[in-house]
Amino acid sequence: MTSQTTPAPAPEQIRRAPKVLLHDHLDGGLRPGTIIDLAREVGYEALPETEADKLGVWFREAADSGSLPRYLETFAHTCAVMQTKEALFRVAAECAQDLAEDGVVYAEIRYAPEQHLEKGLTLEEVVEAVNAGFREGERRAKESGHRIRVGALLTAMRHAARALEIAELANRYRDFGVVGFDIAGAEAGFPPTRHLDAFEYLKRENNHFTIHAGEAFGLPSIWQALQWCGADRLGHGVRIIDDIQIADDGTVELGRLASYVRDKRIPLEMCPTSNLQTGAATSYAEHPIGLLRRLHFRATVNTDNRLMSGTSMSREFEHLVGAFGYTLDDMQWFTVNAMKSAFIPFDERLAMINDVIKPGYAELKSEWLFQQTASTRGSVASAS
Ligand SMILES: O=c1[nH]cnc2c1ncn2[C@@H]1O[C@H](CO)[C@@H](O)[C@H]1O
Ligand SMILES: [Zn+2]
Repeated sequence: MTSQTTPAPAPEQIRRAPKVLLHDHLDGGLRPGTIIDLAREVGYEALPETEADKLGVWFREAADSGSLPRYLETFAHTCAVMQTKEALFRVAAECAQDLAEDGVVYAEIRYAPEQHLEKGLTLEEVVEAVNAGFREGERRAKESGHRIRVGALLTAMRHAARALEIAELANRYRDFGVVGFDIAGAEAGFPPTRHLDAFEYLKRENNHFTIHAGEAFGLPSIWQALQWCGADRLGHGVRIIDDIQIADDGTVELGRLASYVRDKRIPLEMCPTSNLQTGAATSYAEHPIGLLRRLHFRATVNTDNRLMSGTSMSREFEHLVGAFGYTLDDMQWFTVNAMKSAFIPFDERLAMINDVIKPGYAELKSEWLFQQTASTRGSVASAS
């Protein structure tokens, strides 16, 4: 294709483009103003700032530590205000609304139910409040002219010991708003094999799961997640580049694990801004997503934590467009990759690709044809 048919998309086109989000934490995406409201309602007094703008900046800066464990400390404040049904409902509804307004048409949002029990909620009450919030957010989005579908992923914390219980919970709610399972939290020192019983259970149930791996720890973590635990997708997975050698003449050689990941089309849930903050990557331009896209890995673009990273799906794409010169075709490629990798049934994924994503990009890609340019605007006389 010529560059004329696929010019660099403008920020406003990026926002309108249909996007698919597979890796976003519910407790990492609250509106700062909502945190302040909820803190007031529940009497939480430990917030570092009491003005929304300043609180947003505080989260971004505190998360900019270069270390995953320190990045994760900021979640104490968001989890603290997400301990009632009402709070969970509100946060989930706003999450769906915010994503829809940003042009996200399908999202899988994760959270750890075990982190929302401090005020006496049961695990089931947590899941049901969040699900109800997502349905409300979908409804509000529709009212304002957007379409979004949201599924939940239930996360177990890798330093804790409740993975099997949470996996069973995910399985119980699998036809009721929950589409899969995940483990998250500090990676170094907490290998995914600690939770083998949970993964084996889910496999026996024919259920789906992703594992945060290859973010703060390297290839052994990815290898375990895939070959011992049987993960369907990798959360981040950026360190897979440690198994890719590039010679001086540009020849690329994949090691056994990187080959496996590419050959088996293992989806990589990549989150560029989050990786810069935790030190998993050094700059957008050097982010492994550039190489992995060139090598046709099943790479996807994600936000991880919109609050801590001050980001959105559109902003992640803007950064990538700036760093790699991506076009709408590249955006479509990432989006179709993500939709193919979602945990909902195949026929629904296919319909989203064919009936929502491709027509959405076709519409955007055709816009240049109708731009008023000097050559089509006026008569020869008026141009002189
Ligand atoms: O990038 C990440 N890597 C590992 N764990 C994370 C990341 N982002 C958030 N969480 C953890 O997942 C929990 C449930 O949503 C959050 O509370 C946070 O501790
Ligand atoms: Zn994450």
